[in-house]
Amino acid sequence: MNQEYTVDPSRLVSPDALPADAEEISLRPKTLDDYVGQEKAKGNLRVYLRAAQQRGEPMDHILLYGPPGLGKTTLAGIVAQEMGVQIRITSGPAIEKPGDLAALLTNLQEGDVLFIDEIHRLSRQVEEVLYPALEDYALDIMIGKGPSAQSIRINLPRFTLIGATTRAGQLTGPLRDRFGILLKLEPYSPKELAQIITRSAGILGIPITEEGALELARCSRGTPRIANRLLKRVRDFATVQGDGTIDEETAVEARKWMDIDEMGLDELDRSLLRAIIEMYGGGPVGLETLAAALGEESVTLEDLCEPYLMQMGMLTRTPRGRCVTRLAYEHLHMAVPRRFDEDDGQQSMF
Ligand SMILES: Nc1ncnc2c1ncn2[C@@H]1O[C@H](COP(=O)(O)OP(=O)(O)OP(=O)(O)O)[C@@H](O)[C@H]1O
Ligand SMILES: [Mg+2]
Repeated sequence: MNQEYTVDPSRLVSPDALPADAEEISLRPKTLDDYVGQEKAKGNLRVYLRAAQQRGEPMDHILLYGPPGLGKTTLAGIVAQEMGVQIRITSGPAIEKPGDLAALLTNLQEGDVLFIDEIHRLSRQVEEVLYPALEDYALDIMIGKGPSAQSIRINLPRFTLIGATTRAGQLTGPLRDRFGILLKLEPYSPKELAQIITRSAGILGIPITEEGALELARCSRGTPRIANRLLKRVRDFATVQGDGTIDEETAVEARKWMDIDEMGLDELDRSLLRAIIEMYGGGPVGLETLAAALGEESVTLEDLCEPYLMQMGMLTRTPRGRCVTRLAYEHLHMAVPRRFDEDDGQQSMF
């Protein structure tokens, strides 16, 4: 049996961009004031932006890191907009050869922003071309081969590199060191997500109540991309089932219809927790064993389910495998084993 794609590729609660998210471009805030939340990153950016503008210089290079769907691409666009410069968008895997990067760099105008998404996926050779570009705004190009080969230096316009990555740990040290500004994006609170949902609803012309927005916000996994996606799905539901307005009741009904619970877990998340509880006594169980039991790829569970379950405190990773916490039992309305009482809800030491 071919099990390459057992997970629905359009999984609603996936933080990654799906084809159906094409509309999200129109929902992207264009200014820092419209960008909800991330107060720390925004506060820092405001200072750096003003300083660069006062000096009449381009911004220092910026590294944005954090889980998918939190607004890295959006923020890069805002920096360019606030600096009044153009943005060129590319990604690590798209830059295959050093020549590809050279072409991009030589086509920039003074002050422009070059945005490289998934920057941890740049190849070694490409990275080496990037170093002098970042430090000295220069390209070193080798001409000819053998003993007559010589290196010539081409000056580049001063530009700002904005790199984005979901895996800051995979970035090489030398590359990370060349960013003057490191900004970490954090999951959003339900209140912030409700604000994002209300703003998006306004743009899309969807009537929504405050309670309706908050209900959707609570099951959006801290992620604006998921919030916007749920909003659009629930709009369809509200149109067909009600008068088109998303109030709390419609939101709850729609979420149940989509098989998403009040904390944003879907059937896959719940079956993972249930399997650990019912088949392995709450854990520890190795990831591979668990994946085989569920008929899923282990990377699927690791990338799509575990981060959020751990963030919610329902799952822990131990050297011996995955364990569920007391909260997981409670959330699934399952009897909490005695051992959780002894140490007052702490995961016991195995
Ligand atoms: N702070 C925010 N305020 C309002 N909307 C936001 C915010 N952050 C993100 N969004 C919305 O969420 C959607 C996804 O954002 P974006 O594409 O910037 O995420 P990303 O971090 O680049 O994701 P990926 O890692 O998948 O590239 C956008 O459509 C945007 O409208
Ligand atoms: Mg992005």
